Amino acid sequence: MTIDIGHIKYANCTPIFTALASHFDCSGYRFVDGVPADLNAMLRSGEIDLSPSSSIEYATAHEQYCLLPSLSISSIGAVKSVFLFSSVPVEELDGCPIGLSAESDTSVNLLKVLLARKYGFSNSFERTREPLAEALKRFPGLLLIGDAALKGAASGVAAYCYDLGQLWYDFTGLPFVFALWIVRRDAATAKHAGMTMLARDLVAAKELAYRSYPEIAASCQEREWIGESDLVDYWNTINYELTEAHIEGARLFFRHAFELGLIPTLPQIRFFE
Ligand SMILES: C=C(O[C@@H]1C=C(C(=O)O)C=C[C@H]1O)C(=O)O
Repeated sequence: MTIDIGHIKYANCTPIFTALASHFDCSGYRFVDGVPADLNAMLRSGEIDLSPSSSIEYATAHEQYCLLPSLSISSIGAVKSVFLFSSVPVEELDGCPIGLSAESDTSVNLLKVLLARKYGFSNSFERTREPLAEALKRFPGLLLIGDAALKGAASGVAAYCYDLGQLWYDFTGLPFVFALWIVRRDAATAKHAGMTMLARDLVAAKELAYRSYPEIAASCQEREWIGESDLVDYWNTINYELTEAHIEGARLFFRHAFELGLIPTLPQIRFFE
């Protein structure tokens, strides 16, 4: 039985997917490329069985999902690929319209939590697909994630860049979990043996990836626009673990999101077993 796996087409997912494909039997998998917001929708509708997906997607529809243990896309401090770009200092953004990446679900809610709770601001928000320079003509602040955020930070187009992983850490002292490996419960039951093997292989792939960042960087496509040493530096900055501290950070984010009316209920954290 084929397992349909979402694949976020960002540099942050390259190490684990490369290690999985090069060391483990993937003949039973179909990989579906997409940006997080699209993969979240495919996961919700059952088009795919599991995916590294926005942590807020888990919280929003947790009755349908469980989580693979020991895996996430997180930060403990800076993340380097989730930025609020702005034309003015963040302290001057109260009341301003803020542009939001159409690709993200977690980070848009993280920004809402930070602006409301860390700064005490009241903002309006609008999704946009405009590139950074154009968007900043309409919005004094713009959130980008993934490769677009890495490129935006390197471009120097924005007067100010705020790393949301760092803002969260300064606010809470906790890790921030951007993505979790979310499994549909119906697929976990129907494809249990394959899912058990995949859960084990992904953790092993993560450990293998940690030991081979320079080799993975030397042969991946992203090196053409970011460069090998910056890629290795990025992968060493992002955190792929899921410890008790990560879960505490995720629970705190979900609590803020719930209190602000961004998610309907407070989710239970339930793992695949
Ligand atoms: C750190 C990142 O984490 C991501 C952010 C996500 C979101 O905001 O919904 C979802 C998946 C991750 O790819 C990033 O993309 O830069």
